[in-house]
Amino acid sequence: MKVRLEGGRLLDPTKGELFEANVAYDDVTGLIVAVGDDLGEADRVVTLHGELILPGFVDLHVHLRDPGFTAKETLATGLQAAAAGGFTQVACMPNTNPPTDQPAIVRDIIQRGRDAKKADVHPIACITIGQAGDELTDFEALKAAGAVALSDDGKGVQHGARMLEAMERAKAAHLPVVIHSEDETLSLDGVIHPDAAKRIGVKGLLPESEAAMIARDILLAERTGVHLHVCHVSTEQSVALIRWAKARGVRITAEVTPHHLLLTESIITHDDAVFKVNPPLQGERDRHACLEGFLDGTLDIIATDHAPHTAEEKSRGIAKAPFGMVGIETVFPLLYTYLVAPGVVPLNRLVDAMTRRPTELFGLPGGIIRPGATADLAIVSTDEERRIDPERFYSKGRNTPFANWHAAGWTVRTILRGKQIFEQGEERFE
Ligand SMILES: NC(=O)N[C@@H](CC(=O)O)C(=O)O
Ligand SMILES: [Zn+2]
Ligand SMILES: [Zn+2]
Repeated sequence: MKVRLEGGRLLDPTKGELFEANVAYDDVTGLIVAVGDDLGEADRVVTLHGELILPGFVDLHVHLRDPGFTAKETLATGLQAAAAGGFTQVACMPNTNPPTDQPAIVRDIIQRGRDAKKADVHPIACITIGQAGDELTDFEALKAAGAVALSDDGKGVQHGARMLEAMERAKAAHLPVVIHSEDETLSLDGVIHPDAAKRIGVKGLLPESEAAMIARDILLAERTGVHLHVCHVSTEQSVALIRWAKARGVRITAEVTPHHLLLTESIITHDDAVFKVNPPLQGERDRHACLEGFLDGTLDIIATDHAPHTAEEKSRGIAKAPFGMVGIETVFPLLYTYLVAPGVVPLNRLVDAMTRRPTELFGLPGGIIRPGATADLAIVSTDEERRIDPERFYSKGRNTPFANWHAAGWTVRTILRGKQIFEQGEERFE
């Protein structure tokens, strides 16, 4: 069946301008058939009222907690939350239970992800068995099972020679190495930025622990030629190192999260673990450097690091609660409202960093609207401003620091390969 979207607005990715145009796609082939004014016959017409028709969003860093931690999230609830946020493709981290260190686990996630009929899921497999930082997993077999990258996210590989060996093998297997950069001999058991830690009376986490590890891995990536992708960059020094590595021609890419672009440690005025995340919220100089790095492309993409936890876990206080914030349902509205609308970030930079650029990094489908491309679309309303209410999340996780913030830019409909996978107001999975 041929479907035509009428009355929406498209974004010219190079000029950055919005223009009115119709989009026709085929829900059988799953492809876009035409873009323009007069698109001929359609079996079904969907009338829009000036909403943005964007490529479906792509998040290379989410935690779906399944298998093993399904009180926090399941594949079904996480992928529904993703679709609700306008996402059509997500890559999920392997810190599950068991961790994603075997091909069978990769295949199981892909299969059950498909069964949810929401966003597509692409597993990232462990670098080391059990994420224990020691014995390497079987990269070739994990890739054959469908893994798109390798990471020990949550910890990182502390042993330098082990990481070197991992990069050599990952290069041979044509898989990106995705790093959670934290030198644990520096971060120790710190929990938040040292300035905030002093106010609250908990242990500080040394911000330098991030850049220290990034520096090591840049050097190893230069030696091996592997594609190194740096997770959740949060400090000024990290941005500077990545900029330097890019100038040297090292094959390095990086991501920044919405919370590190919008928040600093100064928001932590009382002991509430909703603000506890790894890497921590940093200082204003760091936030500003991340923003600059995002604008000049040093930080290639936006990733949410969606990290759901239960209310009980997050009620234990900053010292004891687990690190992590949810983000997949609010990332576009927040960045649109607080960075694009005030003119800090151009709309096409934000959209590119959430669509085309991430598909390019991991070789995923989608990311572009043109005839012949996959019909992966997010239809976004920029008119309706709404208060962020965690109780309305599709995710099981309610742990957002942005509760009660007001934002516009909500996804009203998400389309994956020509099939609708989300419509505003739909019922939530359990
Ligand atoms: N970011 C976090 O604070 N937490 C993540 C782990 C991680 O991304 O390092 C989690 O799995 O909860
Ligand atoms: Zn991490
Ligand atoms: Zn993570």
